[in-house]
Amino acid sequence: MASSACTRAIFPSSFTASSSSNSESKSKLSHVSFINTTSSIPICRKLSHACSSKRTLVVNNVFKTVNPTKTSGGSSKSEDVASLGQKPTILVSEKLGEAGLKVLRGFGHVECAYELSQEELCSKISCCDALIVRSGTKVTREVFEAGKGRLKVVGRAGVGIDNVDLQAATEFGCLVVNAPTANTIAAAEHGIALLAAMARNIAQADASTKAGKWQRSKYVGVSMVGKTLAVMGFGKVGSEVARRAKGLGMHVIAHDPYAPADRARAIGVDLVSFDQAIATADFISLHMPLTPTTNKVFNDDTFSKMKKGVRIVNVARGGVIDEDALVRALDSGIVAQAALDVFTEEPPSKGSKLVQHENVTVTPHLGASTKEAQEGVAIEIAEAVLGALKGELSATAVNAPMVAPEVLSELAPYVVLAEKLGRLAVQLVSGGSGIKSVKVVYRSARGPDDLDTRLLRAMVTKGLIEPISNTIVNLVNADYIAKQKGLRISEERVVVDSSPELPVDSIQVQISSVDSKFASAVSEGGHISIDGKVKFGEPHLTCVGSFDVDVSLEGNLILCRQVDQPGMIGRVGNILGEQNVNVSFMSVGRTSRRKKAIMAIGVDEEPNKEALDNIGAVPAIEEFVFLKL
Ligand SMILES: NC(=O)c1ccc[n+]([C@@H]2O[C@H](COP(=O)([O-])OP(=O)(O)OC[C@H]3O[C@@H](n4cnc5c(N)ncnc54)[C@H](O)[C@@H]3O)[C@@H](O)[C@H]2O)c1
Ligand SMILES: O=C(O)[C@H](O)COP(=O)(O)O
Repeated sequence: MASSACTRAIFPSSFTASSSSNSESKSKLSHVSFINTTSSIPICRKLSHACSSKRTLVVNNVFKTVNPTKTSGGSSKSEDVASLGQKPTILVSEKLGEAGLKVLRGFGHVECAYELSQEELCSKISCCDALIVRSGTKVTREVFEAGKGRLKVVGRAGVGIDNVDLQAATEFGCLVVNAPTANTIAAAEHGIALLAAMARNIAQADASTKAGKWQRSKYVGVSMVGKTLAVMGFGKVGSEVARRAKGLGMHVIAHDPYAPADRARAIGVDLVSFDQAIATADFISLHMPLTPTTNKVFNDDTFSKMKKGVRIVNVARGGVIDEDALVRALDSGIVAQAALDVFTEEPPSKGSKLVQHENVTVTPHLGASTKEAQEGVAIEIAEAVLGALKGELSATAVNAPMVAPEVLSELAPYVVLAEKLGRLAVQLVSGGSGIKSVKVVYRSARGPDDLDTRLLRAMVTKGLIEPISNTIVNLVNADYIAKQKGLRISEERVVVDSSPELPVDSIQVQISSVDSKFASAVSEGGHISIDGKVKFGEPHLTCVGSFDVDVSLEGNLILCRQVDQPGMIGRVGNILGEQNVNVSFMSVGRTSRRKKAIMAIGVDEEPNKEALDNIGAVPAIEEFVFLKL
């Protein structure tokens, strides 16, 4: 079959099993390994009602429930001081629903203290075992430093965790949990409210009427019935918005490269490409997460492709829109109106042109702010925080897997391999295909009892999901997240005749029943299929579809399929060289002499459009794809 050649070897800077002294290695390891098992309670820097020199009772790092306090409504003062020594202290720094407070008070001492300065928060946190926040509290590295040794869990009463320094939390062994589902309906309803308010100029007309005017002809609106709404991001909130818009008689289309088509069909929504969505929509509603891919995805270029007079709603994250470009699009009339709940900077600056624009309706990040959602979120987060304080695994943990150190150290290089294979495989899926079923095949000389694959499976899941979502995946939440996303991950172990010293010989990731943007990645069995191995402690890609390759998984990767003929390596190498793109690895695999071949090229830099166009223009190249690792 295929031959393979590795022309040049450069080792990536990722960690190896024995590289724990390397600081970068440590930070990568921290994604998968941390939970603070120390039970020491520091001497508090500042004494408060919640903080005495007495040691809080901790048994195996979990709290015993001792005489649960009777609940008393919404107090910001200390409660049950007599039993403080026996109970964890939970600081709530933003308004939380009463039902959640009640749950918390049944277990610990609860202090509600709002609008704390950073110094006040740092001072208080040294005496707290848990902190509960919404989006307004910045939980920075300094906060974790101040809480070191005592702060065990941070609960985010909502979805977005961008205000919590997760890396610092992990480094300090502090669990972070969130409440991802309880505000979905509230956000969807707010989206619909903004859509209707915008179409009928409700906010502007209200202000004008209150100012004593009677401007009936100025505030003639537009109808929604029969109009096309493009839902960008067909996840929890997006699909609920779509359902409601259908009820208003709108024609709903959606763009979400990773949403299953059957889920969309069930609601009567067509999944379309990004360009098709923005070019045909009368209204566009944004529901995708803020990721490197979606950052400022609505910009001068994409606005220019929209139907003139389009109306845009954003209840997702401000950062998905280039706000200056939106002002230009509003001024030129490409965008007739916008309704925004979220902003790149919150609160936005006082003189913000966008906020002040007469065709813009704004709300101060109110998507999750209904009584019902806040009660739901409060209960969801209270239960997650209490579970964490009791030492239970949390389904909504975002940063805290638990793996025995010796298992972790042995699996460390395979962890990197598993994540990179997941990350590569998902990028090979063509937009519009919904991923439902993934199989991970481990080839190993060890018997099933000697190989714990939970961590590897979790890392494949992390690689598959993180590039397409703002969800953070780890050992604790991987299966939960996969299930939530309708992704079935099955595993198969194949016993091979290799060294039992090594836990794994190779890992294969297969994605079934989807189209690929690189047809050669589809194996004879009809799945997107890639294999990898750890070589010299580093992850390598060893097979793509039916082609053998051998390329170190570092930096970025270009896969090309071409007719096997002389000069191809040089031609592509020259194109990249002309654009100052450094090739770190190159490997060629082929079916047979002078037939089809695959070239896998590792590149340090991201090639620009011109370089990619030039590669595509080489006549012998039949297809190619650029992948970020
Ligand atoms: N305004 C508020 O108060 C409020 C409340 C809740 C949620 N939110 C925000 O709303 C957004 C959606 O939340 P959710 O709970 O529905 O999340 P979700 O993870 O359920 O859905 C997000 C969807 O976006 C899709 N997606 C990823 N990349 C995409 C891309 N490039 N183009 C199109 N779609 C893409 C994902 O496949 C997923 O289906 C998030 O940004 C969240 O932070 C805001
Ligand atoms: O991420 C979220 O859940 C929403 O943006 C709501 O944020 P909030 O809790 O600050 O209202």
